[in-house]
Amino acid sequence: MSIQISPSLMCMNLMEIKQQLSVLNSRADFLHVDIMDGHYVKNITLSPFFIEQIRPHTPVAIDVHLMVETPTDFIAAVAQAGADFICPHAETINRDAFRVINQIRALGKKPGVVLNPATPVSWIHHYLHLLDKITVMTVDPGYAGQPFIPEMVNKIAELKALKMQHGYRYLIEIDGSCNQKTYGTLLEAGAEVLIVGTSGLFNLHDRLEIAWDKMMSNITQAQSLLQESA
Ligand SMILES: O=C(CO)[C@H](O)[C@H](O)[C@H](O)COP(=O)(O)O
Ligand SMILES: [Co+2]
Repeated sequence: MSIQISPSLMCMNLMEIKQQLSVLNSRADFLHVDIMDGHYVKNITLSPFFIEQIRPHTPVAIDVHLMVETPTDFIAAVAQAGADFICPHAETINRDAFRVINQIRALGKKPGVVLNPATPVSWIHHYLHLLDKITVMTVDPGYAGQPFIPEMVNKIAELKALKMQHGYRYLIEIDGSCNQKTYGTLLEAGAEVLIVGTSGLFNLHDRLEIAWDKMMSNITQAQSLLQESA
C-alpha cells in the first residue's frame, strides 16, 4: 500500500483557505481537522462549524481528531457537519469505549482512536478489531511545531506487527512532527498515513502547490533510501 497523506488544516493559512483547499483537493488522501476544547489540551483550534463550512468545497475524506474531555458531546455534531472518520483519544473513551465506537459506526462514520505518547497499545487491545484507524501521537497533543518523540517508533512497529498477525483493518497513522527528518524512521516502522503540519508541509513554501511538491520529493527520497538499505 502506498503512503497516504493527511494535511493538518489547523496549520494552513486560514486567510487563503479556499485557494489552499483547491490545492489539497487534488492531492490529499484525508483532511485532518483538530478539534480541541481548551480543557483536554490547553488550546482551541477548529470546530464542527469549520467542517460544515469546508464540506461542500472538498471531496476528500475529512478526518476529525477529537482532543476533548467528553467526545460524546462532539460526535453527533461532527458527524452532522460532514466528517468521515471520527477519532477520539483512547484516554477519553476507555470508560465507555464500545458504546462510543458503536455510536460512531451507527452514525455511518468510520471510528478511529488516538493514542497519546505515554499511552501503551495494551489500552486498546480489546477493541483493535473494531477500528478503521489508529493514530500514534508522536508529540504530546495540543500544539503544532513540537519535537518528535523517538520512543514512539516501537509503538508503530507494535501496531504493524499486530495488524499483520491478526489481519486487522486499521490504518496506522502518525500525528506530530512528520517531516523530512522523520519520514524514513516512520515508514520503516510501519506508518501508513502521515499527518503533515507545519514542519512537513505548510512551512516549506508560501505557495502550497510548491510546498506539496517539496514534501512529496522528501517522502520519495526517504522511500528510496529505505529500498536501497533493504
Ligand atoms: O493534533 C495535532 C496537535 O495536537 C496536530 O494534528 C498538529 O496539527 C500536527 O501535529 C502539526 O504538525 P507539526 O509538523 O508537528 O507542526
Ligand atoms: Co491532530
